Amino acid sequence: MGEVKALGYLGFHATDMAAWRTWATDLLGMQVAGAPSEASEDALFLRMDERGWRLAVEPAESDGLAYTGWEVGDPAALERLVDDLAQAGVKAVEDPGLARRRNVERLVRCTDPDGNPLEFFCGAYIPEQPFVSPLGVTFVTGDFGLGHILQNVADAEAAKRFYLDVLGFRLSDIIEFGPNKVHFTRVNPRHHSLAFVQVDQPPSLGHFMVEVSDLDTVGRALDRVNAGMARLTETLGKHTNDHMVSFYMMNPSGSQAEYGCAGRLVDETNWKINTYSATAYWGHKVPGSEYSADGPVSPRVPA
Ligand SMILES: Cc1ccc(O)c(O)c1CC[C@@H]1C(=O)CC[C@]2(C)C(=O)CC[C@@H]12
Ligand SMILES: [Fe+2]
Repeated sequence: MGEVKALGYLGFHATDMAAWRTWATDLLGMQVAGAPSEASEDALFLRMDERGWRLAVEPAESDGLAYTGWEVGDPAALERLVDDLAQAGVKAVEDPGLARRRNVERLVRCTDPDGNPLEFFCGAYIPEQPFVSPLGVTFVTGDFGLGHILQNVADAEAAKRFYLDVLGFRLSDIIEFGPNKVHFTRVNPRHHSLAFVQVDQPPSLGHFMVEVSDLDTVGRALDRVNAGMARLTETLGKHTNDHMVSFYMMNPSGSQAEYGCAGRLVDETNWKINTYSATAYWGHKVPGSEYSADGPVSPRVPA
């Protein structure tokens, strides 16, 4: 248990590769990377830091999240993880060919309770060439991984059993708003690397989040969104639980992306699992709904 150390990489399927390239580089500030030598040549690889790549985008008939790469420390951890999964009745198989395509040393794959392809890996490749953002953006990655994802799941109890009980992800907190109950789980000091919420629709990626170094970088990206480079889906706001200041937009694969800064870290020694009743202290409104037609809205008071 507890072998997963970080959200290492994400793979997407895309019907519009050109849109992905422009959005990731000119809006987010990611750098187009050279593809791993054994990877398919029509895929797009994106860098956010010293890693050879953090996001991969492959042309496909339909849009969506293709795979999630969870990172472990070393081969022994990978083997312990395979045992943990086997004990829980989940078959995980080592795939050396896939490891070469992802440019990692070792890779094991399985699926989660919703059938989402998961890849557990160690030994990511770090090229000699430094990361150079085309926009001068610094992403907050390193030990905290590339960011986080929110998955819309079919069965929250099944997700809890798999991610908390089998994989050892730690619950950071819960947010209940309306009929929704969102679980936020971590694998390192980043407040969450995986959040999940049960929905009545087919399981899907809700959003992925990348964190940048400062508020000005978030604000400048928001200017580019407002200038038409993407569709804004939630206005700038600050989350109750992880204190991140962020906005949401559509990504070119049909789900959302959150772009934020200043998320707080979890200190394991005194963390307490809270349940929040609101997602934001301020902001994070659906664009156009910032102002109520019914007069003044009483502000939510932080607990
Ligand atoms: C509540 C919250 C805290 C920290 C986060 O990083 C985070 O993404 C969220 C989620 C916010 C919110 C949600 O919970 C349900 C689905 C929502 C409304 C969206 O469609 C975008 C933002 C999502
Ligand atoms: Fe988020």
